[in-house]
Amino acid sequence: MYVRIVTTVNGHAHSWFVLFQKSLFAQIIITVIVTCVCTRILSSHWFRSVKYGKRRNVKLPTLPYWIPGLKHALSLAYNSKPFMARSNCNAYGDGIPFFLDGAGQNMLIILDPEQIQGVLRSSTELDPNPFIHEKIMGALLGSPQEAIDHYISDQGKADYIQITHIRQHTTGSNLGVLDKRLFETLKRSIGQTLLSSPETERTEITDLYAFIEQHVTLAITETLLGSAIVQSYPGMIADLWIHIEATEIFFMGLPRFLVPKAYVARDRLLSNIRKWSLRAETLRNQGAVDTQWDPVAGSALAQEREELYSAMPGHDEHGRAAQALGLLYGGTSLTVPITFWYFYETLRNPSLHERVLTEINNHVDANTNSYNSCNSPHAPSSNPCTQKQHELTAPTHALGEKYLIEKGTTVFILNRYVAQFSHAWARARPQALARPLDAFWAERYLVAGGGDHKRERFSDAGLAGNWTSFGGGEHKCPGRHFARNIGIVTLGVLMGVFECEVCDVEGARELDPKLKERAFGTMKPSGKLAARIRRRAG
Ligand code: HEM
Repeated sequence: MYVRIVTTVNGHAHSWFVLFQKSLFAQIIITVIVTCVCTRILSSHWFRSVKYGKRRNVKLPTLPYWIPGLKHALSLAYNSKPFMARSNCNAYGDGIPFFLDGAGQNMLIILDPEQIQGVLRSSTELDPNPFIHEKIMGALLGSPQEAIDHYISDQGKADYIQITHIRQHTTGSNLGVLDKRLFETLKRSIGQTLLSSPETERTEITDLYAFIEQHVTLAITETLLGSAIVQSYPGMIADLWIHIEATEIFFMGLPRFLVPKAYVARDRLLSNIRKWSLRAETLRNQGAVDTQWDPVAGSALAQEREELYSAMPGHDEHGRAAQALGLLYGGTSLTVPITFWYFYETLRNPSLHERVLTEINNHVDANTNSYNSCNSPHAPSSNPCTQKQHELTAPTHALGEKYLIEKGTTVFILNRYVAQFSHAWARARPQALARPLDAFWAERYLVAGGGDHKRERFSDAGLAGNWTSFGGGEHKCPGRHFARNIGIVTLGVLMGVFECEVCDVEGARELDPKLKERAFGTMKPSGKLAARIRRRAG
């Protein structure tokens, strides 16, 4: 019996060996498997030896990988957000910085708020401009090389000019003009979807996130670039979101054949924006535009921005289109999901809902049936509860005591993980931990106010490194006031003009996204969130 078994085993082994010898295919498969397993073992060993080693000034480790050469490229191309979260931040995200390598394109991920503070403080040594020019202008927005070269040779002046210009147009009375246009557009666009329903009858919304994404993105796009481009290019909003969701894929420089959908969507966006830019230029030259807001040429911000870029070297319609896409990307990519959560969290918290509704009703202008300017010191936006946190991706060049970073390294700060390092929050602002960091709590950022009335006020003092949503330094988000008002205007429309309710508030909690399943990218409910909406009576 024993002999027979051995013979059988030997027989199998022999026939496998013969098959291996004869079949080239089998040889290739086995070689590939052996190579991948060895690569994984060696890369894991190197990762751990750096992580647990006592040596200082060591090079940062690359996360273990299976495929030599390509390293993390395939995982990033096909599964980047869960891959980053599952394999990287959750498994290795204990504060150790690490490299991801997509076929030679490296990105360094840092998670520790103390290291982040160091990065944000050293803006001269850790220059964000190379990243902005090469990765954002070039890789993400598809700017022509001549435009990038101009930014580089201009040594920060072009950056300064465009940031200052956006800031001018998104503060003070200019911001009021944008708010008003946004309010009207949102009201019209949501109103159109309810046309078939009788007045005050509820309309079913099958997916509240998609509903808000569509209407708010459209309203921001029309407010910034005018209504004509959206009408002539109906797929614009969908293409914009394909492009936004592929952000890290563009940053990694993955080739077109690996991610054709993202490149095709960006091609369509750029080609339509180029047509828009040329058409608007012709009208401007003829003096045939409304300079405050024009259906074809868009907002004063967009019109002046086009003029400003036309005078800059490297900015023909190709260069300008990439810049306009940048404005649109900046204006929507974070604002829209944050606005959704801002609204949704208010909707499902009865006491907050009531307080916000009271604020909104206190600011109705009975004559125009709209709301007083968000810039009014008494307007809803000055209510400290209407401030909220979100997400950052930032660039730098160096870091830390133990690790040595070579010049030219691109550093990424994954705001979502950074914001969850509770021990760092405990040091900076212990009272902010009265509720868990992954729970929405409108009052988290409130501190005791000064003055006679002692009204509580919003403050992010001492939170640098923990709460980095609008970035910092000279590149700090220039559109942040507009961003805040987009949230407030949306609340004003969805709660003041219309009345919206989630069909099953408790059941809907099942759809809350698992924060740890996606390292970055848009945070959405994990399924369709059914809701109802109707116009408010009177
Ligand atoms: C809640 C929404 C928003 C968030 C969380 C946000 C966040 C950020 C962050 C983190 C940066 C990088 C800052 C840095 O490098 O230090 C940034 C840059 C920028 N943001 Fe925003 N932003 C928002 C809305 C907006 C809006 C509505 C606009 C458009 C009007 C806008 C326009 C820009 C632009 C143009 C830049 C690039 C500035 C530069 O050239 O360096 N953002 N934003």
